[in-house]
Amino acid sequence: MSAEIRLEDVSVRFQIFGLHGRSLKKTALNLSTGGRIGREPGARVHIDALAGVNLHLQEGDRVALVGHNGAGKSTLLRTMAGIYEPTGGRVHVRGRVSPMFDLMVGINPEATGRENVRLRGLLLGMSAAEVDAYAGEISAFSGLGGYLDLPVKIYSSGMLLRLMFAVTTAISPQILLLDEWITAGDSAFMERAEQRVNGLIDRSALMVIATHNRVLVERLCNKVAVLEQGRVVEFGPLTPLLLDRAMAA
Ligand SMILES: Nc1ncnc2c1ncn2[C@@H]1O[C@H](COP(=O)(O)OP(=O)(O)OP(=O)(O)O)[C@@H](O)[C@H]1O
Repeated sequence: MSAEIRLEDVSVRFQIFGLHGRSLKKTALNLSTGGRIGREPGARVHIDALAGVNLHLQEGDRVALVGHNGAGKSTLLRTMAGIYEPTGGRVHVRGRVSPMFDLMVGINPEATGRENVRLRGLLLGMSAAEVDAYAGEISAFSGLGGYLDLPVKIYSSGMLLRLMFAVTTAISPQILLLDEWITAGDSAFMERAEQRVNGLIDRSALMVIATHNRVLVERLCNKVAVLEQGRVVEFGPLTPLLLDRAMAA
């Protein structure tokens, strides 16, 4: 089964609650970056984070989502992952989606490192047998030793990040959705982490990454989608010219 993502006229509108006062509303309505902010007469203020996105991604595509802060990159990733339900249009996905963001969501602080690894593995679509098969390797990569049998509430934030990174990158994804977090972290860890992310991308059939980093786009991607105020304004194979335009936009 080949991997595919098709978005047809997809819109995501957030209703804004608690924006009281005339001047605040007026300010919001006049912002020129981010999703378009609007209001129906007599109704609440809303933000169109995505507005009529059409995009067809296929097996072999390594797509960079680029655009200003607030252009809609994260919203698009979350919509592809099924985390957000579009308020308009249709999303068709063929293949198992592995979203690699919100690493820290869903952690059980009372459970041990090992138990959290198992939980996250299952959440990412691994079978119980797969989790068991990878458990040793994940533990070794995390470098946490005896801590793995202690509740994660006593971990430092760096320790927890390592553990979640280790399990999240152990899978063999069909459709891999990445946020720029993969470039965060301390440098010694990132060197080892980078190899692991490269392996993960190589094993995937289709990859989408939201990023502001030109070097990353050149290294990892073969296509670019440029977002502006919730719309895809350009999409095509990566060329120096397209990348120049995308980064200047
Ligand atoms: N949960 C939410 N509720 C209300 N508005 C939201 C929500 N999430 C995003 N938005 C708005 O939707 C628009 C798109 O946001 P999104 O996070 O997708 O942008 P982005 O391109 O990923 O930005 P960045 O590069 O800064 O991460 C922005 O105007 C943002 O304010």
